[in-house]
Amino acid sequence: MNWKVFFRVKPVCNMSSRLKVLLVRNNFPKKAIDLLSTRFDLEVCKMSNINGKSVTTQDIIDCIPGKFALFCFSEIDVNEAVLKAAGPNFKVVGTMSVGYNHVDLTAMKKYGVRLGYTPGVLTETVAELAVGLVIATSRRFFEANRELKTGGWKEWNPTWMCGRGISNSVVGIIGCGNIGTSIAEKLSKFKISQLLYTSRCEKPDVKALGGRLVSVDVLVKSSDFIVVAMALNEDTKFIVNRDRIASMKPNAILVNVGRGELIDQDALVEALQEKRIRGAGLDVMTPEPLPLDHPLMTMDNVLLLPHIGSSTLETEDEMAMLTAQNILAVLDGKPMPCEVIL
Ligand SMILES: O=C(O)C(=O)CO
Repeated sequence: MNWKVFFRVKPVCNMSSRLKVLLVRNNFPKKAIDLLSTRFDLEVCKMSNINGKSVTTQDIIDCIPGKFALFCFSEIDVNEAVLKAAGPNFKVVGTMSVGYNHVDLTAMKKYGVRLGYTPGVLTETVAELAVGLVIATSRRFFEANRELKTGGWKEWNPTWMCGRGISNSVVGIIGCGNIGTSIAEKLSKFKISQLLYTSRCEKPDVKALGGRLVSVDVLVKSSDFIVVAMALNEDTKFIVNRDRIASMKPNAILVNVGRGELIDQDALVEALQEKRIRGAGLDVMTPEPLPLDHPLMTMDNVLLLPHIGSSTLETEDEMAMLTAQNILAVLDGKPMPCEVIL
């Protein structure tokens, strides 16, 4: 626990007339908390289950009445019940994330609550992780590391721990927003044979790299590396569905840095178990955290990371600052630096 941050946050019983912000954790980066506390009283949401992974929706409902803002992140479900409990003083949700699929946009609109988010500042960090997953999965870093540490490394062997290179391969990026474009830029430096991407419209930056805009069906069928980097919404849920997984090349590697629900995970598990595709590198999955007895946990051809796409100290600081600035902008009646227009 970050006690410095914890003690700076004012207690619930503070009687000042300043507006209040509810924080869903007690260890958001210090600079952002300092900035917010110049203008607000801050309260950390109480957790009913201290062994739980995070605050629950009920914890938020219990603590949110009378607050002006909620400072949260992508695991926190901001639904109609939360907005209803908040009451008329509640004006803004600041999510420390680029994704906002955890927020009920219809209810936000109904209650007149604005939504700030943090695009841009995490683009490079998530793109770097995606490239890392591509390399680590295809070259079997984690399997090889485990073998080394458990005595499996007996001698150099020409066929042992062979992976697959990226050069001369077809790379497909599903979703070419900022993050997808940055992944395309990075992977295009690997002397690949083709760069394919999907997007609502042609992306000049990706076209300039030699990228070809194709349908999702064509991309999944043709790519050796498929990287999913899109936002989750009603239109994109299960975009990598059972049929599309079935159409992938036997040597395909699927990487996901978007959201778990973009992929039909049960169909992916089957394809991996039956070795119908080569492997998967997942920073996001369903559910999160993944239960320890989930079949994905035991597969050698799967590399799992605990949703750390944006997890560098610099990026988390910037995301927290931007979240604080979004909330402050609403207090000052100004446009937010990054607002989701509802
Ligand atoms: O910002 C987000 O939406 C994330 O998931 C960070 O990895």
